[in-house]
Amino acid sequence: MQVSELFVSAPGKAILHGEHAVVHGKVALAVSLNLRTYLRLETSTTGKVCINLPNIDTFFCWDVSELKQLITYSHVMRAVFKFLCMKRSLVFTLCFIFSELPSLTVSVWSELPTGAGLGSSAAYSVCLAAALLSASGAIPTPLKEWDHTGRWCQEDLELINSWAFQGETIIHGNPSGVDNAVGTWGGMLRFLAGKIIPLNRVPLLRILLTNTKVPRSTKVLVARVKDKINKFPSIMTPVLDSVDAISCTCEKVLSEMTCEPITGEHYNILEELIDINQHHLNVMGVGHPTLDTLCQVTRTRGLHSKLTGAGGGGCGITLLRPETDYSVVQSTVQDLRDCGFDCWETSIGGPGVQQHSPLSIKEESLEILRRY
Ligand SMILES: Nc1ncnc2c1ncn2[C@@H]1O[C@H](COP(=O)(O)OP(=O)(O)O)[C@@H](O)[C@H]1O
Ligand SMILES: C[C@@](O)(CCOP(=O)(O)O)CC(=O)O
Ligand SMILES: [Mg+2]
Repeated sequence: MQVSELFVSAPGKAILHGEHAVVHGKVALAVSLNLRTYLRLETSTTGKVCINLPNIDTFFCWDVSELKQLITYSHVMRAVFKFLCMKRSLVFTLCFIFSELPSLTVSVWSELPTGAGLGSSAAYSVCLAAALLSASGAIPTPLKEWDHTGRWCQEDLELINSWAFQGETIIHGNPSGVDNAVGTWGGMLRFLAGKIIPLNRVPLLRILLTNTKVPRSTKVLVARVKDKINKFPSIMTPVLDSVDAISCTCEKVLSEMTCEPITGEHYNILEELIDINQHHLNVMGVGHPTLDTLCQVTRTRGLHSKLTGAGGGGCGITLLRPETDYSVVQSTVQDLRDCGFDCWETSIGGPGVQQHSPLSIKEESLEILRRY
């Protein structure tokens, strides 16, 4: 073990276009949010592995000796472990990263709503991968004495991303990898079949995020879409192809917006793409009446919305034009809050996974992370 106390964080994400289709080899465009998950890892001599997950009211403590039996079992039953619940994923990860089981405490605190489409599972997996790889010495800790945050080099990020993908596999069943890629690298990405292309030339987008607060599970929704594709392949394949074309068209428009004067027509196209994609997502069976309400309410204010992430409730995004007046945004937010939703204008493009000094973490988050 190389460290006694380590803090890392990773951002959540919003998918602009391509959710679900990306699981079936189509393009997705996704962007990091300025809402993050924080993880504190502390090595100890207690002979225990403790994990504290206050966001989901889950707290575990195991004797290392007890876990050692699980290790043998997990090596033999690797496949079985993939279907076990969250708490086992830590044990699973520990077994493969460390040659000898360490005694440690891991605490996680997130600004993201969990299970709402903003990639909380990926942010969690990225943090866990970065912290455990660093603590085991597999990758260095990048924080310099005089800095408040540190970032890993490309090679280390690739290792973090690949372990985070394993975490997502445990939580999701069949993830595309787009969420953990955004959590690892941050910024805006084009993702296609595991290939990650950072989009550096993109305009500043104003986005309203709405959480319908309807709980849902990505795993269930991804499985639902797969069943539909298997049942109606000739009907669903063109839908997935159309979503792919939407992502590609959106990428092209965003790139044009950085090299020519932005016009109303650019925004008209972005809005139409949002509307078409929302219809496609309904066809895939991942809509929800609350998401229909979101689209209707924003439409009466001249704004366009779609679900983001797995759908079935959770969050939606609304595109704001540069000229959208503050008063229109305020009234829309109020209308949506009156529907019982959480709603806020968000900034996008936060950095990927980072190591932190305690000084760079908000006091209240630090207090929660050190509470256990
Ligand atoms: N802060 C967290 N603490 C513990 N578990 C978390 C945390 N964030 C996410 N998770 C795990 O991820 C699951 C939600 O993942 P998912 O259904 O993919 O939704 P999303 O990734 O959109 O938030 C939770 O049920 C939990 O298992
Ligand atoms: C539906 C999907 O495209 C995104 C899921 O995102 P989230 O877990 O709902 O934040 C699944 C995936 O890409 O793995
Ligand atoms: Mg998820």
